[in-house]
Amino acid sequence: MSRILIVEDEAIIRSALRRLLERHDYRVEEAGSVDEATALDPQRFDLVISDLRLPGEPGTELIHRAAPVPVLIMTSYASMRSAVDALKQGAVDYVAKPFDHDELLETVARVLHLQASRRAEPPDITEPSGQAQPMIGNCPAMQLVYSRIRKTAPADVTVLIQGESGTGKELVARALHQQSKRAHAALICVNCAAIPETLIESELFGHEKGAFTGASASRTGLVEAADGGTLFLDEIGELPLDAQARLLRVLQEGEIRKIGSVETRHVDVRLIAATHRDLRALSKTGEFRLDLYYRLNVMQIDLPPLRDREEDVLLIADALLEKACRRHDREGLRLSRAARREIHDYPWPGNVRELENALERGVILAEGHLIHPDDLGLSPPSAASPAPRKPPAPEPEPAKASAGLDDEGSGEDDLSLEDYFQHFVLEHQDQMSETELAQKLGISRKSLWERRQRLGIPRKKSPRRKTD
Ligand SMILES: Nc1ncnc2c1ncn2[C@@H]1O[C@H](COP(=O)(O)OP(=O)(O)OP(=O)(O)O)[C@@H](O)[C@H]1O
Repeated sequence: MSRILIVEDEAIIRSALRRLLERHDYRVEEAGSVDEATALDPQRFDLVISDLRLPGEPGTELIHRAAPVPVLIMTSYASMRSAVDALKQGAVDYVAKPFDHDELLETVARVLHLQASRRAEPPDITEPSGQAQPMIGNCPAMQLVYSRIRKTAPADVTVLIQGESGTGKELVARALHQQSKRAHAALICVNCAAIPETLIESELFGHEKGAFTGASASRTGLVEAADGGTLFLDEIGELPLDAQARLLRVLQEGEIRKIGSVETRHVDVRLIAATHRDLRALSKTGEFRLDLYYRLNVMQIDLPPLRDREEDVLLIADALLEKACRRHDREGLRLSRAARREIHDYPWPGNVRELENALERGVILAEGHLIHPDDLGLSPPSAASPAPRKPPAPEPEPAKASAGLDDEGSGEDDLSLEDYFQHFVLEHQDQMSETELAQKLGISRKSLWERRQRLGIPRKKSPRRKTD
C-alpha cells in the first residue's frame, strides 16, 4: 500500500483529500506546514502532495527535503507561472485547485507508477570470500536504504547505521566502503560487543610495551590498521566511556595515541558505526557521550526489521536457500508450500540472520527434495512475536508471484499448520480482538481475515469480544 504525505494548511481541504485517497487504498498522513512535514520524515513516504503556499516556507522547499521521494505540488493559482516554477525546481507534477477527483487520482497513480519503475538498484557487495552478491529486497524501505547508500558512500562522512540485530547493518557498511573512494584500502570490522571491556581500548588504539601488566610488546590498534580506509564499529553502544573519549579524539583531531604513549600519530579513517540501541536515550543516562553521538550521526541509515519487509521475505529466503544449498551440496532443494507460508507469516525477531539459520537447518534436515516446516525448526508464532507487523503490505498473489506462497508442496504440512491456526483462533477469539489474535499468530490482520475466509471460520459477533 503506497504511503502519501499531504501538506496543506487548510484543514478542510486536507481532510477531504485524505478521505479521497484513503478510499482508494492509500495510507495517508497529514501536515500543515513544511516544518510539520519535515518532522514526519518525508523520505518515509512514496509521494508527497504539497500546497505551494503554506505558512512559513513554500511547498517547493520539500522537493529537496523529500528527495528521492517525488513531490506533487497543488496550487490554487492555476497560473502557468507558479506551476512552471515548481516544475523547474524539481516537482514531479502539479495539480490546480479546486481539483477534479478523477484527475488527481490519475496523476497520483501515474507518479507512483513512474517512481516504482525508477527503483534504486540494490548495491552489489563483495563478501570476505571474494564473491559478489546483491542485497536482496525491493520494498520501499529498502529502496530508501539503497538510495542513501548510493548518495552517502562517496561523501566520505561518518555514517550511523541503525537497526535490530541481523537486519544487515554489516552488509550496508560493506556497501558504503566498496562504493567509496577508499574501496582500494582496508575495511576493518570490529564488533564492540564481542571484545571484553578490559581489552577494547588496546585492541582499538594499540599500546606501548609495558603500558599495563601483560603488555610485553608494543602493538598497533585496529584504528591505525584502518588508516586510509574505513573502520566499521558494530554495536558502538557497547563501547566503554574511556574508549568513547579516545574515539572522539580520533574523529575531532584525526589523531591517535596508543595506551601508554605520549606521542600522537595522524590517521585518516572514515568511521561507520552501527547500533541496535537508541544512542540518544543512552546519552541521557550517561552511558553514551552526547558529543560522540553528534559526531557519529552525520548521516543516518535506518534498516527496517524483516517483519516490516513482508513483501521481501520470500525473495530473501529464496536467495539465501540457494546459497545454503550450494554450501551443503544439495542443489535443487525447494521449500514446500507450507514452509513458504510459515516463512512468510513468521515474525522473525532475529531478522535475516535468523532466516538464514532456519534455512541452513532446513537444508541439513530435509530428507526428500522439499524442505518442510518441521525442518526449519521455528518457534511457535505466539512465542516468537515480539512486535506486531506494521499495517499489512499487499501480499503476493499466491498463484502468480514466483516468490509467492503457492509453490507446489505437500498438503500434509499445510493441514497441520492450518489445524494449529484453526484451533488457536477458535480457542481465543472470544477473549481477543482481531488485532491481538493477528499479533499472537505473528501475521497481519489481512492474513488473518483471508485465512478465516479460506478455512470457513468467519468472525463471530460476540458481546464479550473487545472491539478493535
Ligand atoms: N538484504 C539482504 N540480502 C541478503 N542477505 C542479507 C540481507 N540482509 C542481511 N543479510 C544476511 O544476513 C546476515 C546478517 O546480516 P548482518 O551481519 O549484516 O546483520 P547485522 O545487522 O550487522 O547484525 P548484528 O547487529 O547482529 O551484527 C548476513 O549473513 C547477511 O549476509
